[in-house]
Amino acid sequence: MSLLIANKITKTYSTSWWFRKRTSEGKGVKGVSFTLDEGTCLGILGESGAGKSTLGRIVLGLLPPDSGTLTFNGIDLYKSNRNARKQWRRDIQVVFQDSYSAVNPRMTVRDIIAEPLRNYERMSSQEERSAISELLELVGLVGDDMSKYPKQMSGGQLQRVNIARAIALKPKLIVLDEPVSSLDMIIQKQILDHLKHLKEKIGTSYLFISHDMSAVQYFADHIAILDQGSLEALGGR
Ligand SMILES: Nc1ncnc2c1ncn2[C@@H]1O[C@H](COP(=O)(O)OP(=O)(O)OP(=O)(O)O)[C@@H](O)[C@H]1O
Repeated sequence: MSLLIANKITKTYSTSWWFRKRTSEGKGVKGVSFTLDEGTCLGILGESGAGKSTLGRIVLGLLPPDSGTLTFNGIDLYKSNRNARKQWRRDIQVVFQDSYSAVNPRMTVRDIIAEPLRNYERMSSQEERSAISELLELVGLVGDDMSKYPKQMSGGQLQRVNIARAIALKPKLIVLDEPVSSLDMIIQKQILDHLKHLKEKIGTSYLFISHDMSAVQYFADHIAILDQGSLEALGGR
């Protein structure tokens, strides 16, 4: 079943040049269409400036497109009501490239992972503790890591914390925006293997955005190439 359908999505940026009083159009994305099925991973491959982050932000609800529709679970997201938007924020989570800037350095691992749980669930302190312990184990860390601060962790460990936070609410879809690009090769593979395992275990779908052909080929079920804002399917495996 289709989980996410993008239909002819276009977003252009206008840049005002104050002194010349002139407006030029930035690239963004042009007429992008794709379908992402439940339980699968669609890899979006593109060079720097191709429009990958623009597309990711549109899917996350952070950037309304100029035209086109984005349908998630049968609902036209940018035309939906407040309740549907709240559910959208819960059902679609994100993991960004830079694990350190994605977290508050003054928060412990427990507080980082607990944030979405505290926003959306009512849990006692004991329930929260055991939920976080379970999440840490799911991503290959241990319960004792919950008292650590980001600076006490490696980039790979902290990216696992970000993944634990992203899966805490069992989202239907996770946008992975260059999630392993800043990690070394061995850690990249470990993290991708963990994400694959989570896909099987909790049935999450992924939109995997990357410039790295080998990572996308290794991880994604279907691949599309984003080139200067236009998307073309490459096929699947
Ligand atoms: N806020 C903005 N204002 C004007 N132009 C923008 C803005 N954000 C992005 N762009 C332009 O839109 C195009 C796509 O940018 P985007 O960040 O989506 O690309 P990307 O594929 O994610 O690149 P990278 O991999 O380098 O992050 C680029 O030409 C960029 O300069």
